[in-house]
Amino acid sequence: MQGLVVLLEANRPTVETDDGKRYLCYLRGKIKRDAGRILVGDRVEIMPTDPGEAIITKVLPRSHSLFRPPVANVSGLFVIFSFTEPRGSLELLDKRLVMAHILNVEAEIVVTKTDLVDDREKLTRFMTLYKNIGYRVWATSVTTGEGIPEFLEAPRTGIWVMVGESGAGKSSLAKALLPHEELDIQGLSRIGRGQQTTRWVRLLKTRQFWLADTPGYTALEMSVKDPQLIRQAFWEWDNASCRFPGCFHIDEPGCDVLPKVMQGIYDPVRYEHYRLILNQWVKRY
Ligand SMILES: Nc1nc2c(ncn2[C@@H]2O[C@H](COP(=O)(O)OP(=O)(O)OP(=O)(O)O)[C@@H](O)[C@H]2O)c(=O)[nH]1
Ligand SMILES: [Zn+2]
Repeated sequence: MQGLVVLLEANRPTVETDDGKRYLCYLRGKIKRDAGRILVGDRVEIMPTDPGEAIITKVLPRSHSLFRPPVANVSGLFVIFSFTEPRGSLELLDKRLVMAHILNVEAEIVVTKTDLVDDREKLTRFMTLYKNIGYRVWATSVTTGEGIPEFLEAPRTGIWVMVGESGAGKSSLAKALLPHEELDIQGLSRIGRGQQTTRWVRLLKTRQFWLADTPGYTALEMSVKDPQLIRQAFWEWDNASCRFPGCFHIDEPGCDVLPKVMQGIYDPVRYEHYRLILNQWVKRY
């Protein structure tokens, strides 16, 4: 029987089988000893023992695991962005998008708190910029309900992880997406902050996808060996006719990107973040 690890508590995984039944599981000796043995998001084979209990006999090969928060088989990241109150950082937004590209998972941008936005035109310009690059961008508010049904019903499958700055509205959005779930445990993990933060991950099911609930995790900053990955993450410049195919658009002769940034054809802020990310994440730039 196969299933999905939806919760990992004190090293005892809860597995949900494809018919929706849940089993509290034990790990078999060998799996238990292997490091990184099991993650929320793993597909596993189980052998039921007692009612509601089972032994995990095998962990199926995984793809696209995140280290922090630890989640296996991730399909994509929801990058949660507060356009106002507080104004989110565009630099961190671009970093998270680049990170998704490097991890080879999808990314969608979810703007929160649209009820607080005065300048809708500015918001539209922002959304258009990222939509034109090819991202799905959602405008949502948990106060008015704007955008929530559209966001929930959009076709997507698999396991999705919310990332975003503190105060961006992640837990509020999760509550709005899953009004029937008990999400209060999150409050407990917050109280613990500063002392010993409780960190755990669980998967919550919406009609279309699994949402990873990851309180206590504030990720970021990565080191990347291959700067090409960062260049490729800015695929909006792929059509530029630079003289050299592997052009990094810094000071190469015949670069077509830099002049277009100067002319405002390419977004100068995105370009600035590209340079910054190269500098910070790849040591030799
Ligand atoms: N007006 C308005 N306020 C919102 C909305 N969504 C969230 N907020 C408020 O924004 C603040 C931060 O929201 P949270 O959901 O706690 O943000 P978070 O990203 O989970 O924050 P961390 O737990 O620190 O990572 C709270 O005071 C929320 O009430 C919204 O759609 N409209
Ligand atoms: Zn170039």
